[in-house]
Amino acid sequence: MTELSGKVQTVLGPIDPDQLGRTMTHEHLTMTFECCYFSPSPGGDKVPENPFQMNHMFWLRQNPYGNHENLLLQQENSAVREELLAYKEAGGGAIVENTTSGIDRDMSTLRQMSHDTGVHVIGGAGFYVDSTHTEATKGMSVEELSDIIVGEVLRGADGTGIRCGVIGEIGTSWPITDSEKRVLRATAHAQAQLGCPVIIHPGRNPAAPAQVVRVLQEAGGDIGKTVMSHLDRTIFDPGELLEFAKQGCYLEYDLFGMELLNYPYDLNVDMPSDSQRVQALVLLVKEGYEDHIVVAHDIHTKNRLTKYGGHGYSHILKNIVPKMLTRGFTQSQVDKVLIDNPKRWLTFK
Ligand SMILES: CC(=O)NCCS(=O)(=O)O
Repeated sequence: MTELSGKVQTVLGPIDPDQLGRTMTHEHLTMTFECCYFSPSPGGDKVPENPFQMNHMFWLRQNPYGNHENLLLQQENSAVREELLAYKEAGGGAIVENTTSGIDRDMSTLRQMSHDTGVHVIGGAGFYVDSTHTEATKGMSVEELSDIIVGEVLRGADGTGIRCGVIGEIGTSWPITDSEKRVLRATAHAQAQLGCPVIIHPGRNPAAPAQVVRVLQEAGGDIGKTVMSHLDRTIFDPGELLEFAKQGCYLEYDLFGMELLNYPYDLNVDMPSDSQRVQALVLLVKEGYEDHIVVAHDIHTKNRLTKYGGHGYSHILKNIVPKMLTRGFTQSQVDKVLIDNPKRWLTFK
């Protein structure tokens, strides 16, 4: 227990959880995804020199990781600020900003954006995937890593004094590397000390989420206060999904708005459409998991901003919620997904 007990910690300071309102649990407002550049397949269309034009928008949607400039979300602060105002207008209250060390976390910009727009922003502590770990990070013990994470929550991140309200997204690959295992154990130790929420980026394999849970559990983590992200590109078989759901963590569908034919990081993956994402949520509700679902768009490339013809941060509120209602969700179940579940997860014990 800390002085944060019963509170949610935003970049503007601790707040009463009831102030959050509708919350996207996995977004990025400013970051770089350069670590994950992926050359477009040679057989495809010729790579456009400047894809940020109307006639190239479809190419960019299909190849979001095949253009360096598209990965520099941090160049779009003023567009993102406008998007946040639109999100508020659409009924949004809060956003969990999952940018951790390795992908250019910028706490000062997050604080400024929250101050300018009135949207509550919760910043993320910890480390992204192994390929972004520095040599120094790779050389640290679990205790040293845990001290850094605890410091980012209690004293502030990157020398700004602005405090994180969640640990994550903690990046893991498939298979999980040694350095990532140490970060996971450090995350569990920090969570046990702070009673805080944790959010995980699993590797791209259906077995990855359960393996992460095992590592966290063995190190004393609180799985009931942990979100497993990106399930929409990780577990496809309904039986496997329900088996994983038994672990008791929050189940996050967070790539809403992202519809592409070939998922470059694993060509065996058929990225679901938004309609298929809603079908997965319907299944989870039917099986009794309505208290464990959270959703988001995980915007991490420029082309997904409305400025570039993308769906923006309000897509779920404007388009997915009506779809959920036509597919059998009650309003109270929608409110659980958007308000109650994020609030319970984000409140420090
Ligand atoms: C920022 C981030 O990690 N997004 C997830 C991209 S992925 O392709 O679903 O792994």
